[in-house]
Amino acid sequence: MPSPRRSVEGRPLGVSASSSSSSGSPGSPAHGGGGSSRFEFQSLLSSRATGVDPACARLRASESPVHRRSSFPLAAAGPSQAPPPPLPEEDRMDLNPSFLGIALRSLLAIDLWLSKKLGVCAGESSSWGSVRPLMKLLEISGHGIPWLVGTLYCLCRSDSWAGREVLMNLLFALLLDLLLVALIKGLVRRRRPAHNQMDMFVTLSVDKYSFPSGHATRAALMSRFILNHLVLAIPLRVLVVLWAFVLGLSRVMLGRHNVTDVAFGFFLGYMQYSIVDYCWLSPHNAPVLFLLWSQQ
Ligand SMILES: CC(C)=CCC/C(C)=C/COP(=O)(O)O
Repeated sequence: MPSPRRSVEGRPLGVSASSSSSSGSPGSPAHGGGGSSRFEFQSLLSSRATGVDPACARLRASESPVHRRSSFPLAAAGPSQAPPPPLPEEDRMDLNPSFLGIALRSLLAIDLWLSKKLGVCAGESSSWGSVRPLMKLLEISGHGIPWLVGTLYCLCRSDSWAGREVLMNLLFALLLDLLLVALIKGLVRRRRPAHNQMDMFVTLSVDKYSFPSGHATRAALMSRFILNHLVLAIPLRVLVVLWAFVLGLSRVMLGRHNVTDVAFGFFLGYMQYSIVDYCWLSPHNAPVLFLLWSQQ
């Protein structure tokens, strides 16, 4: 007989508790595995009838929402009144999915469904496969390398202190973005969508992960930076915003990302600009940096 703890931890409680019942095999969809309170009630009764270890039944009952309200006579009449040992958090979530848990799972399901639907350029044979080369061009426009190389080049050519200051901060923004995105990708480790073809231009090792989209963070960060530091005519300002939006959308259309990767990427990029603006480097607060650069 499996130990009570193992039988509870090893799989969703509803499945383990009813393995002695006759309605379907353990783990079958018929068992649900969802751990509803009605199911718990039945499983406790059947454990009594079939002589399942009472300690095991107590453990299950202790997790029942009915038992927690102290109104379940069978659980109260167990051989020992000692409080059962606490169960791992993940089991409790299985039995009592919180509103937040349900909302998150629903959001995730919608995200996956929508991302798959929007991934119309994911392959050459996809419905919008002919637009794929254009999307890949957009991809390069938001890649880190052209932005870094361009900024360094302009920094070398700049002959004014004001220009150097803006470019130095642009460089700081790009590096901060690379660092934060790599850090979050490495922590979250969300796989790219299954329909993605990994044929991207120069990637880092963390780029096998998709959350958040580095292109989306860069799009939001760069467009905010440009709009705040370059004097541009209105049509050009609209174009910058449009570029950022289409770049984000193209990530999902190419099948590189799910919608939430891009949405969070936009949010993160927006916030990154606020950090850059807050820590704005100038000859006053970072004289060493500017002196070093002027000696190049
Ligand atoms: C190699 C350098 C300097 C940057 C990598 C840029 C890159 C490939 C980011 C991944 O973007 P997504 O997360 O949007 O796919």
